[in-house]
Amino acid sequence: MFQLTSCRAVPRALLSARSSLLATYRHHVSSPTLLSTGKAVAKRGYAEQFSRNKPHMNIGTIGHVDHGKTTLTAAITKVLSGVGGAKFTDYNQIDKAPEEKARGITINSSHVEYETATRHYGHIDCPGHADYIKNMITGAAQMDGAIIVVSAMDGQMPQTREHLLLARQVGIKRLVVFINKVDQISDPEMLELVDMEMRELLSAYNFDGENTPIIMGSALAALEGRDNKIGEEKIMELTKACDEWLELPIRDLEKPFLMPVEDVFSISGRGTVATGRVERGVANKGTDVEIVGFGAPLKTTLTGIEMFHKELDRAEAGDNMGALLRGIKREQIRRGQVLALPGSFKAVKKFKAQLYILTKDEGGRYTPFMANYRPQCFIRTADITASLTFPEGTPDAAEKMVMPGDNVEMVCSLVFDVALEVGTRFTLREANKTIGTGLVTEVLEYA
Ligand SMILES: Nc1nc2c(ncn2[C@@H]2O[C@H](COP(=O)(O)OP(=O)(O)OP(=O)(O)O)[C@@H](O)[C@H]2O)c(=O)[nH]1
Ligand SMILES: [Mg+2]
Repeated sequence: MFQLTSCRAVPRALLSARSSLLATYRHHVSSPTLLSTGKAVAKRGYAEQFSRNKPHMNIGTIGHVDHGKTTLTAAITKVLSGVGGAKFTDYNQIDKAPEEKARGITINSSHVEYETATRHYGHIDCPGHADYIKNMITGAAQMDGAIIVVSAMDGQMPQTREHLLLARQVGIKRLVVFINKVDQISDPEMLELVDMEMRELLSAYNFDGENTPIIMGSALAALEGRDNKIGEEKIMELTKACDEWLELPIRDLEKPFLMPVEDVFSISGRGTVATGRVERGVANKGTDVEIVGFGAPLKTTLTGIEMFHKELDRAEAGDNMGALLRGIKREQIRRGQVLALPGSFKAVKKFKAQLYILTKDEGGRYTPFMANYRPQCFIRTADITASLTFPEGTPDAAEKMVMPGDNVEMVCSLVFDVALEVGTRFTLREANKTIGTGLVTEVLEYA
């Protein structure tokens, strides 16, 4: 198993939970093998062979704080462990940082894995608290589908809506809804209301509100092994709905290799490991790759690849991988950069984008903004300040205002260069709230 000695500079939100990041990593890449299938072959003392006998898909739990995402995550592993599809990961093993325990909330997103009869899932449990949206975005950016958890007691809340918007933005096409805590509700009409409101909300964010499966149950009952009708049975229904409704993404295996870096770790005696989901292409052990973004590209070689504690010779689109990089120091790579086939992907400083600015009812700004407004731009796993101006030739650009609710084309200048291309989607945030979404339409300046 990898021995972790130190870790990269972490976002401010995580500083107080540094140890948990290490724990998250251990969980993500080096937790004990969960697969019941495949021959466990210990190789060079740090990993086992990864088995690809079922299609792999990345999903996770999103939704408002306290609605039961972590409880549900633990419950899924518990119920599936009963049928040989998972290793039970208890609540305290997911929210294990001291600060998470003390406050009873999730701060870091955590990775677990399980399998159903037909699929292998990587599952990311995201934080719901508004202060940790950054971690939620990074988690959701790796998902192909998601489970949105909503408490039957509270119904939809601000982060139910914001997470739906962000899920849409990072390219998640389908969701399954889990209406949780039904053990606390005696009035069936109340449940119907939550169901109806969720369908409306899904449609409002361009998901298929009519056909999306909605499962009503109690994650806590399932976790505690009581009230099977609202507990275990509902978890089985939920995983079945995931199998049937969440579509396996078409993987871009033909395109050049690209992996946005989510986290970086230093492994004693081995070197630096970057983790993230392979967005496209394939990389074999020994392949040359380039680290792109935040400065001049750096060439290196993939000397090791692993996924959920198992070693692979090859990583492909959709895989959540740990990449061991030759000769790279921990300080030379960071979240927000990408690993790419050398020469295939460039970093950009300035681009044109089509923006949609959220209204205040959608959780956005109350007031308009003008040229030279500087929000934070979330592109893949990067979080970077951008300055927004109007395209050249815009009449009265100095006085022009952008109102909440506007669709507008603007020029974005980034304070650091980031790997992106025409068609890349991103999110604009300011002072802890999402204020807009964007799509890159033209690259104006490479780094
Ligand atoms: N009664 C009841 N309580 C539940 C149920 N599921 C979760 N809870 C409780 O709700 C509280 C919050 O649960 P978590 O799983 O931590 O919620 P979360 O969505 O992960 O919260 P964040 O990650 O901080 O956003 C805990 O006290 C749980 O025990 C349920 O089905 N019924
Ligand atoms: Mg949680």
